[in-house]
Order: sequence, then C-alpha cells, then structure tokens
Amino acid sequence: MIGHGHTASEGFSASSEAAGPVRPVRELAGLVRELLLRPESRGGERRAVRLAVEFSAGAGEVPSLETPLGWLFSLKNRTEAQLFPKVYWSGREAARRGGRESAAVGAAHRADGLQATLLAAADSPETRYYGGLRFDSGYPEERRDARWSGFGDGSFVLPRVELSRDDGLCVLSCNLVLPDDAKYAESLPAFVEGLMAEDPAGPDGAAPRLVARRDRPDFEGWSREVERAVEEFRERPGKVVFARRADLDFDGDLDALSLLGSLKAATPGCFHFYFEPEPGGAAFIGATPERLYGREGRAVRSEAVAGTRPRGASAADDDGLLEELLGSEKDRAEQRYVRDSIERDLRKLCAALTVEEGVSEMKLASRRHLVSRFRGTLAEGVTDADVIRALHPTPAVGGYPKGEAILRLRDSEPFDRGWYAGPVGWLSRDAAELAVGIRSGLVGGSRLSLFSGAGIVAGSTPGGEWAEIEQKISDFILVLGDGESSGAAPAVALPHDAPDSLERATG
Ligand SMILES: C=C(O[C@@H]1C=C(C(=O)O)C=C[C@H]1O)C(=O)O
Ligand SMILES: [Mg+2]
Repeated sequence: MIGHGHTASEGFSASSEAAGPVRPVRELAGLVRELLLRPESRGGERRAVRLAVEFSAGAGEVPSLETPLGWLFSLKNRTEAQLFPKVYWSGREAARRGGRESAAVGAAHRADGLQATLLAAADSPETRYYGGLRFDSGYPEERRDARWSGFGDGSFVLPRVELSRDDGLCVLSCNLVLPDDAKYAESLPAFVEGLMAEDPAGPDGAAPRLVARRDRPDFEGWSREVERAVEEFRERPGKVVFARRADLDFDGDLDALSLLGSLKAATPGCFHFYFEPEPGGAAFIGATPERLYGREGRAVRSEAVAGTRPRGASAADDDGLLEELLGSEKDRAEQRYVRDSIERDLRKLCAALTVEEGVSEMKLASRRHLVSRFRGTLAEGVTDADVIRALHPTPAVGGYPKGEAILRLRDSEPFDRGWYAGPVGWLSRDAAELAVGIRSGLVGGSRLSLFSGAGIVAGSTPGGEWAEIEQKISDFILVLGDGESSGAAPAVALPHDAPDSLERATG
C-alpha cells in the first residue's frame, strides 16, 4: 500500500523542472490569496467558502498528490498545530463504485459534538465536516483513558486543506471561514504551498517488534460477565455487546498511517478511517463494514448488522459456514434486536420507510455477518443530529434494551471505549455518511490498543464469544504480522494465553 518508495520527492522530480510547488498547489494558494485580499471578504455574515483545484490522476502531472493516503503519509513527520487534526476517510464503496476518498489536515472550523450548526450549510454541497463521537458521552470523567483526551466527546471538523480522489479525479481544496480568515491573507497561501512536502517521510528503519500483549478483561473476567448476562437473559431476553481491548506493545513507535494502509488493502468493502486530533497524541484508525446511516438529500439508508462467522478455507467450507450462520437461531436473535430497534427508531424520523425482508449475508474478506437493510425518506425538519441521536448506539454495539445496556457497559467494562463503536464519518449540507467505529484501534507511540465486541444473548458462551472477538481483530493481527507491507512487526508468536484458556473453556 504505502510503500516507502511512494514519496513526494519522486513526484517533484517527475512533475516540475522549476523548483517550488506543483501546479494544483500553486493554483490553490493563488485562489486563496486572491479571495482573502478582496475587500468584501473582510465583512458580512460568517460563512464557509470552499476553493478547489481539480486534476486527473494517472496523467503523470502530479504523482505526489495522486493518492490521499500517500499525501498524508508525506506529511507524517510534520507536527505543527495547524496541520491537525489529520484525517483520512474512504467510503465502503470506494473500490467498486468510484466513491470519494479523502485526506485532510487542519481545521477551518470545528463543531463540537452535535450542538453547533455546521457552517457548511452556507456553502458548497462538496463541503464536508469529518469527525466522530464517543461511544458513551456519559462515561465518568475519572475513568477516562487519557489517550482519548484529544478526541473530546465528539467533534466534526471542516478541514483547512483536503485532498480527495474519486476514481481518476483528484481535487485539492481549501476551506475558508469569512470574514475571520481575512487576516490570514499572507500566511494561509504560504501554508497551502508548504503542504507539498519537499522532504517527505522516508523509510523508518527497522520495523518495531511486538513484545507483549495484554487483554482487558482477561478470560476469567470476561467469562464472569458473559455468564452473568446469559443467566439474566434466560429469565428476561435481551442483548448486551461486551467488548474487550487487546493492548499490543512494540519495541518501537508504530506508524499509524502505514498500518491503516495495510489494513485497507486487507479489508475491501469497508469504511476506512484515520483521526489524529493533535500532535504527539494517539490516532484512531479502523476498517469497519458497518454503516450507521447514509443520507442523500432526505433519502436515508441504514442497516442492521450482527451475527458472525469466518470465511472458509475452501469453497465447501465457506458454503458450510454461510449455511451455519443463516441457520443459527442465536445469531438471528443477535441480529433481530438490531433490526427491530433500528426500524423503530427510523419510523419516528421517516415519512416513509422500506425494510428488507428477512436477513441476507454481508460477505467480507475474512468473515461474514447477517444484515437487513433500510431505505427511507426523512420527515421534514429532521437533522443529522436527530438521526445520530436516535440511532446511536444501536444494539449492534450497545445492546437491548438500549438504556440498560449502556449502564451495564459503563459499570462492567474495565476500560474506556472512547470513540470505539461511536459514529464516525462526515456531514455536509446535502449528504452525510456515518459508519460505526468498530474493527478499530488506537495507536500512540509504541502501543496499539485493539477494540472489538460481540453480541451476548441467551445462547452465548464465554469461549465462543471470546473466539469471535479474536476472529474480528484478526485483520489487524495479520497485517501486523506482515512486516513487508505494514512497516510494523514482522511475523511473531503472540505472547498471549487466550487460545489455551479458550480450549479449556470450550473443550
Ligand atoms: C461490536 C462489534 O461487532 C458487532 C457485533 C457482531 C456480533 O456479535 O456478531 C457482528 C457485527 C457487529 O455488529 C465489533 O466488531 O466490535
Ligand atoms: Mg456475534
């Protein structure tokens, strides 16, 4: 993916005899300067303006700017505050249908949580705020993990500079908030020009090696909670999605972007995201298959995802596992809670709603889930904030009944979920795309914390659900084991006793 040979300096030498920034960067800086110097930019109502320069990929004109991930990678050693947050986003359909993929740096405007009105409403339909929310904004302050502090309860950011690519079309854009930004008529164009790294990040040397792994809760703690929940659900049916955190420690600093690049290659058909809110802090990355909802105008779509089986090694194996999933009453029960809950929530928000009959398979590269899809039309006046508040957390990541499940997770999970399982994605005037931030990890320094959960219902067993989570984090683990492409640890034996305890538990 992000090979170390893929660097901006190659782009430079290939694309320009003259020294200085490549054409799109120079042009964008010129547009910014021109707008900021106009007298009318110094007054009027507060508004967001998007300036953009298009160019095509593959024409060889500006190879250094052709891939959003590669561009972000070229800025990875730049730690000026104005370059944060650093964001990457690509839609689930990107590979198949030419969906937009974006990298962005800096903030022209921040909307904290869901309270603030998005300035984007004033401007272009292309203008997007990127961000996410904590899983549980009511989580007690004193138990919060400091690594999540830069993320806040939630924030959506209008990036300062964004590079997006949709099929072969690349767009480099800059967002300005007027009249506030008029004072940057000198510094902002220079900032834009400086985003073409002349000395991009080179090879990092030896890949860090995995030295330790610790799981929270451990298998004993996990079994206690799962057994207790199962006991209760026998009396009174319900669902809770318990998660665990696997802390992987390496003997050197990890490169979160390289890791995401490798993860992306291994997980087609997923939303891929990267949020790094501040210099020197942690980055939240992931490859999630699950859409919370998408909106185009008033048209909304969502899906109920739950129930899990791996992919088989052979075609026969694979068919068998599909049959097993479709026929599993336990997995169907997990999925039904999600489906019924999303349907109820959407009915309140929609003037019309169509629900897919029954369930179908969501087939991923290394596992499969049950899914039912929804399509609706939002009622007049319903906002993205209303939809997020109504849907999150669905019983795919919280449980059912919703309120009880949240309280239970708050009490019983021995770690702070932070943004894990929270809504992540983008919002704009005419559209929105929010995914569920699962299959994700927090990368900071030499530690990678992986988060994953499993739906506990009456038929659950501690060993079975532990193994299901192990399978869900295997995308990350496998990528870490591939020293060639990940820039991370080469294949290592995981110092980890879960498989043993699992055999004891299930055997
Ligand atoms: C909670 C997660 O995944 C959810 C739980 C599933 C299950 O228990 O079968 C399946 C898909 C997701 O809705 C996660 O991956 O962290
Ligand atoms: Mg499950």
